[in-house]
Amino acid sequence: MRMLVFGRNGQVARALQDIGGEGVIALGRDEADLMQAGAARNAITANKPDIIVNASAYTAVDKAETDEAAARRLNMEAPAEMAVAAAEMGVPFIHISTDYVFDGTFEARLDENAAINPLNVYGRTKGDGESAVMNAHPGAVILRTSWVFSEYGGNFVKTMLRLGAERDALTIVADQIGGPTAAADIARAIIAIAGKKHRGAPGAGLYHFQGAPAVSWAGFAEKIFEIAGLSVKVSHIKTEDYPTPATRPLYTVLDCAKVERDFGVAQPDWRTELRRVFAALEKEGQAQ
Ligand SMILES: NC(=O)C1=CN([C@@H]2O[C@H](COP(=O)(O)OP(=O)(O)OC[C@H]3O[C@@H](n4cnc5c(N)ncnc54)[C@H](OP(=O)(O)O)[C@@H]3O)[C@@H](O)[C@H]2O)C=CC1
Ligand SMILES: Cc1cn([C@H]2C[C@H](O)[C@@H](COP(=O)(O)OP(=O)(O)O[C@H]3O[C@@H](C)C(=O)[C@@H](O)[C@H]3O)O2)c(=O)[nH]c1=O
Repeated sequence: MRMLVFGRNGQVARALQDIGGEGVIALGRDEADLMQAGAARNAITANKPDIIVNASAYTAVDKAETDEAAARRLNMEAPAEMAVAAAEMGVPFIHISTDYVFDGTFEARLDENAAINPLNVYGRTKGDGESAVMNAHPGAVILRTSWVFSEYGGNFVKTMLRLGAERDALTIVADQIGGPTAAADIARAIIAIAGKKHRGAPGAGLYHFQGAPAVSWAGFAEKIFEIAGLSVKVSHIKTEDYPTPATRPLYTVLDCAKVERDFGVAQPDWRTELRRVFAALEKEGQAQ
């Protein structure tokens, strides 16, 4: 199975290359600059894949507030172009979306039928991307995930390890509750779904996939410091005491039953991968 992956250097794309092996053909912006209309389509036509995975995105949540055109291009227009090309070729398409499509005001697990209401440009462009992909390719799978971490790129775990090595106390928001999700777990989920779609499995549409147990950013930071053996005091603060350009949702705990039912993909415990990611960073001398 030839799996064409967009976003080569990103967290999920790198995990897909690590876990997926030879069948994964990953393209970076040097091979397909997704800011350019037609680049995605040309890459798909040239590579003749059996399945297409979009792991590229505009993920700088605060920067997106003042860079909406680029966020829209990467999070909506480029995925729509991929979906059109995939549908024309009759090839399955797997796209990744985010918990930030929700407003976080509903304090119960969110299933795939929950209404979206993004609070920021990133979430809005990702939500528009979901609709555009589904309209262009009704057989597509859209995996909504959250709080992605890995040994690669920039993420909350790496930020905490850097700050924790510099300071002995940090203030972290404790009223935003969600689910950290390891890029490696997302990659395994995508590979499992891809195999089934390639063999003609029927599942399509939105799917939630998030690590358990649910936790606040402050609770996540405490676990990171515990695993790293760093003694850092984490002061729990409210969102209003940590002003950021983009508003973030307060409660985005996702109900992940559908992806298990349709594709046999179980919800992972993020703490297992967090230990592995820390060990990998330590080995590279990047842990502190
Ligand atoms: N990070 C997170 O916490 C979460 C992410 N998601 C979603 O998961 C998916 C994967 O995220 P993640 O792996 O963290 O993303 P990253 O930010 O790690 O990677 C995104 C990739 O998109 C690529 N990209 C950006 N601009 C272009 C361009 N013009 N042409 C080609 N490629 C480009 C980047 O390339 P380059 O390396 O060259 O900049 C990068 O490799 C995305 O859909 C994201 O929205 C969902 C929930 C949480
Ligand atoms: C660094 C830092 C952050 N925070 C807060 C700010 C914010 O509310 C929260 C997380 O901050 P970050 O900016 O690292 O995370 P953020 O970029 O908001 O992460 C999001 O990225 C996109 C791509 C997604 O799709 C989401 O699922 C989510 O993972 O932690 C503190 O309270 N104290 C700190 O010292």
